[in-house]
Amino acid sequence: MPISQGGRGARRPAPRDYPGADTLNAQAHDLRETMKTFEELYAELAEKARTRPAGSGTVAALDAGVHAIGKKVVEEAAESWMAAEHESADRAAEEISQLLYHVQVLMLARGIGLDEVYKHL
Ligand SMILES: N=c1c2ncn([C@@H]3O[C@H](COP(=O)(O)OP(=O)(O)OP(=O)(O)O)[C@@H](O)[C@H]3O)c2ncn1[C@@H]1O[C@H](COP(=O)(O)O)[C@@H](O)[C@H]1O
Repeated sequence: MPISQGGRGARRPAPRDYPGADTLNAQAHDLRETMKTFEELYAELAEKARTRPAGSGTVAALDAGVHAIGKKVVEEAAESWMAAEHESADRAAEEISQLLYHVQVLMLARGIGLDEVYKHL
């Protein structure tokens, strides 16, 4: 039976009922294990800023300062725009994730907490 068979009463495939299902289920599991929320990323970056581990790109960016971080925000914003207009949704999502990262670094550089941003939303 084809995987997608539209119409009322069509049988939905069981989660494991198609070729490659085991691989996809394993990948989804791995993604859930490594994925983080906006809040979790901020907490991680704040901890990096506090402990300054060697090799951290975040520490290097914070040391470079607000001006350099701001340029990265603008760069990633432009890349997000271009990807959204000319590339796949997945590529756009990747660029947007980088934009969010650099926005958080900018927040940390200025000592701005999540709540201070959220209160304006
Ligand atoms: N989510 C991110 C993240 N998104 C983007 N970036 C940085 O932003 C850059 C954006 O990529 P580009 O495609 O613009 O690459 P690029 O222009 O060649 O990058 P640069 O030359 O400017 O470094 C990446 O190379 C990373 O340096 C990130 N760096 C770190 N994180 C996460 O932040 C956490 C802390 O990271 P560290 O501080 O490095 O330990 C970890 O969970 C990381 O996964």
